Amino acid sequence: MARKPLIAGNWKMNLNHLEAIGVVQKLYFALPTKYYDHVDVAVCPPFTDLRSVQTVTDADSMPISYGGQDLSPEDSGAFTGDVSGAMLAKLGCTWVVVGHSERRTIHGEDDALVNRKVGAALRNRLTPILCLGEGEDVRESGGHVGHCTGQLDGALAGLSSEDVARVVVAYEPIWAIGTGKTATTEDAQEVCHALRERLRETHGDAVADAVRILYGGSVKSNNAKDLVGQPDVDGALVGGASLDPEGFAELCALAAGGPL
Ligand SMILES: O=C(CO)COP(=O)(O)O
Repeated sequence: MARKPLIAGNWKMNLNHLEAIGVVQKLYFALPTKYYDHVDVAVCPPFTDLRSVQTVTDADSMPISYGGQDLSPEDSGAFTGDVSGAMLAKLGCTWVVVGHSERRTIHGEDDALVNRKVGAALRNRLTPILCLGEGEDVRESGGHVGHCTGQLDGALAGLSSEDVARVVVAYEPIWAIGTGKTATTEDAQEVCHALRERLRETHGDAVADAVRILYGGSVKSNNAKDLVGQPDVDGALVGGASLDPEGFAELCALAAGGPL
C-alpha cells in the first residue's frame, strides 16, 4: 500500500520567532509546488515560533504544515511551563512530536507519560509523531528490535485501533542523533519493518499498512533518498539539516522522488 512520505523538520531549541519566518519563506520558495503531491512537508519549531509560522504559512496559503515538539498530558490547569494540545490545535498545528529521546533522557519521560501525551494529542485532533529508539548499548547487545517494539507497545497502550491509525511513528536510534552516524538503510528498514509487524499483530492489517513510520538520526540530503526508498520507511524526522531551508528543500525533493 502506498503511503505518502512525510518529511518533518524538528528544529529543537533553535531559531527565534523572527528567524522562523525567514526559514519558512525560504523553504517555500526553494521547493517547487509540484513536489507537494509526492511528499508532506512539516516543520516543528519551538513553541515561541508557532504563531509566526502560522501567520507566514497562512498568508501565502503555503502547503507546509507545522507542529509542536512536546505537549502536556493535561488539557489545562495549574501546570506551570506546560503547553496543552488544545493550545497547539488552536494555533493551527497538525503535528506534535511526542517522546523524543531528548525528552526521555533530559526530562525523564517514561513510556507511561509518553502514552498519556499521545492520548492528549489525539483527543485534541493533533497527529502525534511518536519517537522511539534504542541507545548504543542496547544496539550493541542486539536487543534493539525488542526494545523498540516494547516502547511502541508502551506508548500506544489502551488506544483504540482507530486512534492508532492516526499516529505517526519515528524510529530514531539515539546513537544516530546529531552524531553524523546514520543508521544503514538495512538498520532502518529492519526496525521500521519490525514496528509495522508489531502493529499488524496488535491492531491488524489496515492499521499496520496505514501508519507512517519515519526514520530519524543524521538524515541529510545525501542519504534521504536511500532511507526513504526502503519499503517500511515512510519519511524522515530531520534535526540539524532542517535548519538550512535550501538543504531541507532538497532533502524533501529527493524524498518525493526527484532532484530539485
Ligand atoms: O533528533 C532528531 C530529529 O528528531 C535527529 O536529529 P539530527 O537529524 O540532527 O541527527
